[in-house]
Amino acid sequence: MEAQIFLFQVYSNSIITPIQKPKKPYFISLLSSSSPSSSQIVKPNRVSFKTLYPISSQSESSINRLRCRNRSREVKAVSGDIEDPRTRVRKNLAVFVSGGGSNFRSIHEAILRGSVHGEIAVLVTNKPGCGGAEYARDNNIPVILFPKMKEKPDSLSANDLVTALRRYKVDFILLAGYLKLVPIELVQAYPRSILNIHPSLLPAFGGKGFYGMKVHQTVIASGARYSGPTIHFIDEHYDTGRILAQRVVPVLANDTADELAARVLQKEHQLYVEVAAALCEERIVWREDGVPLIRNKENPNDYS
Ligand SMILES: Nc1nc2c(c(=O)[nH]1)N[C@@H](CN(C=O)c1ccc(C(=O)N[C@@H](CCC(=O)O)C(=O)O)cc1)CN2
Ligand SMILES: NCC(=O)N[C@@H]1O[C@H](COP(=O)([O-])[O-])[C@@H](O)[C@H]1O
Repeated sequence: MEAQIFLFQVYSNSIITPIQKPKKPYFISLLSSSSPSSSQIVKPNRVSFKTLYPISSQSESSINRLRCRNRSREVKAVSGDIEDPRTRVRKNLAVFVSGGGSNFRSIHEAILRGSVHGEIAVLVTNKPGCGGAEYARDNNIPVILFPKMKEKPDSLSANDLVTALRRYKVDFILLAGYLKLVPIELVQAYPRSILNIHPSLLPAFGGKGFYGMKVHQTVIASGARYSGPTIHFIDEHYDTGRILAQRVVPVLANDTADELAARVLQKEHQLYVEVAAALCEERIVWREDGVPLIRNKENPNDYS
């Protein structure tokens, strides 16, 4: 009922706030992933979150770094020093869940302890009674029901959801155990801004039908010796978007699916917090070939 009341409020007051297209900065092709020294400027075919300019004739410490700010902010050049991420406007996150929401909870707890400089503006779920939705309500985080449920024909359409997320000034969307296909309208409305966590080393063991315990059961049955979480940007298909980060865990000879799932989930919680922190601190850079990288917080010349 609560979710239903909220839906009415959002829908009746929805205002489409046009996203200001950021100026198209140049971005760099990292020919060697460890250092931007052997670099060249290439014309971007898509805007990147973060822009590095090639080293000028001076030493590395004089690297000009152009921070491509997100949507509502100007492009600003800083030279050499790294701004304190805490002085930046915090990013607004939307989290999508369908189940227990332990990844959602670990990200929220990281925000509360100051490890992630963002805010969870809204939770989206197709299961209003799930554990993630319950945690959101207990923590005064608005909950939106999507997609439509058969018994609730007046819930949001894809375009209504885009409007609602714009209203919350959402910068990035984090899927965390969300079991429905995100529609193309949302994927196109949030380019290079929607992440998903999957409990295997993609591209293996992914795609339609591969979710939850099915993934771990298939990994064990395959004889694979390693598994682990993958975080990727999404496209309009299941699990085929650009991989951003992975962690590896061993698959033991006598593992049950539950034991493997627990080992992977522990790594998921760590990895999603690291990725959310990098996202909110604008430490994501896009290589010329379209592969996203995370710039190391302590050493800006290191990428992973
Ligand atoms: N546009 C995208 N949407 C979603 C993606 C994505 O990569 N692109 N990832 C999924 C999450 N996911 C794997 O990480 C995933 C979730 C669900 C399924 C699946 O087969 N779902 C079933 C329905 C299950 C249900 O309703 O209980 C199905 O579609 O038949 C596969 C992969 C989130 N969305
Ligand atoms: N293919 C999607 C998929 O299987 N996602 C998986 O669902 C679980 C959600 O747990 P949580 O609700 O406790 O975060 C996580 O293990 C996540 O990788």
